Amino acid sequence: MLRWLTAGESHGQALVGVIEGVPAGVGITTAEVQQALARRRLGHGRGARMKFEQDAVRLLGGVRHGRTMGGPVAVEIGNSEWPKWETVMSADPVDPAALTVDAGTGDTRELGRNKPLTRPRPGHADLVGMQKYALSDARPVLERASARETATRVALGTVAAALLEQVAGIRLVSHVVAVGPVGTPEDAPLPGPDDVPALDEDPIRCFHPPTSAAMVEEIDDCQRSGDTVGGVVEVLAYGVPPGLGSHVHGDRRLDSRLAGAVMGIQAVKGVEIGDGFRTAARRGSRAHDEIEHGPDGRLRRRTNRAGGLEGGMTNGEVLRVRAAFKPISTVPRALATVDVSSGEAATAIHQRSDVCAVAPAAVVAEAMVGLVLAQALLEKVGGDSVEEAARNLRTYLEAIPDHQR
Ligand SMILES: Cc1cc2nc3c(=O)[nH]c(=O)nc-3n(C[C@H](O)[C@H](O)[C@H](O)COP(=O)(O)O)c2cc1C
Ligand SMILES: C=C(O[C@@H]1CC(C(=O)O)=C[C@@H](OP(=O)(O)O)[C@H]1O)C(=O)O
Repeated sequence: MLRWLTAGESHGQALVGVIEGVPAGVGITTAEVQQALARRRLGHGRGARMKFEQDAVRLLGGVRHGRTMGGPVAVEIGNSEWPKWETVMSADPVDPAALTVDAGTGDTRELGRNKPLTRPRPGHADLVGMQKYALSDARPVLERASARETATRVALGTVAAALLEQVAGIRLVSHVVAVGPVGTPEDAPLPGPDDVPALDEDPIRCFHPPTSAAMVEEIDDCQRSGDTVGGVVEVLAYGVPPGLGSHVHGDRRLDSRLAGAVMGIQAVKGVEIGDGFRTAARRGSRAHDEIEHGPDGRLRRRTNRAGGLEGGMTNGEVLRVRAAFKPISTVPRALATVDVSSGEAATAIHQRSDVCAVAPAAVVAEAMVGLVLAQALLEKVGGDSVEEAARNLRTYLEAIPDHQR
């Protein structure tokens, strides 16, 4: 079974990801991973850290001469800011005196790196993490809870996306459909599989420009008023064969697996498949996708309200998954909290933060959908090499009787 894990802290030396169960022969390069990570850094409203920190990618194992070898693929993403954090994040015990010394970076004291963090930030894992893990400092909690970790998911998602395309011709694309209250109209055209924003384009600006302008204004307005904003993203998968996932058990339904994986992204508070919550407001006659013969004589759905999933299985239509992201928790107009070391009322620490991270969140959601789809594809077709998996897929599809196609 395709499985994956990540490790590492937001201000640690590096993040590491491992994906296992990848067939041999998937073409993947460091440059492609780097490109996906560059997409995750884009978007109007990202904070200062995105401007100065680099993602330093190394494929540590599982890939030789640009092809996977069948073993686990390991990726390292070095944090270029590590030298500034080395003492604070040292794996080995340090002399407490060293922690009070300003390392000469100027901003060390200002960032509060050396002091225990005792003012838990509302909307973060800080307070409950301290309670659960018996900590008097929120640092160990926030280091792992941080969405910095999503860089690793995007790196692993690049391997999944390459596998999907090379085995089955599946293409993924994601876009921002709402920033706060500003949403693209229901009838706005969906981006096609080639509509991946270039690295010099702001992803918020390039889909449905009339709405994007209002989205940018909403972000600017939040920034001016010391506030933050969330939004909704959509992931589309083109070319998905029918029959990935299963109806037989709740935990094998592809919709439940996709929802779990996407909900597992920091700040996601809702997931929709297809028209999702909007379907609940419709009558049945306007909620489902009627089946007909298309001009090529093949079966097709008249509409795709279900978002490509029926009975927990892909049905051959475009897969559509949406995720709602809450506003960034670290609000510059500082939120009230309590200093748990003194019991005094306090305000939550804020040094720097994203105002809006919906554009990178779309790239992260795309990675999670890719990982789950790749897992389901391999479950359906098996195969230890790209050729074998592709051959198995062809055999399966060719065996579907003509009158069911
Ligand atoms: C791409 C991305 C970037 C994020 N950047 C920030 C940020 O700069 N500041 C912040 O407070 N939260 C940020 N978050 C959200 C927090 O990580 C998240 O809200 C927090 O860990 C608590 O988890 P929860 O919202 O899932 O409950 C970001 C989330 C994502 C997906
Ligand atoms: C570093 C990334 O995102 C970070 C996610 C994040 C959080 O609390 O989730 C908080 C910010 O980091 P810091 O607190 O160090 O300013 C973001 O910059 C990244 O996406 O690569």
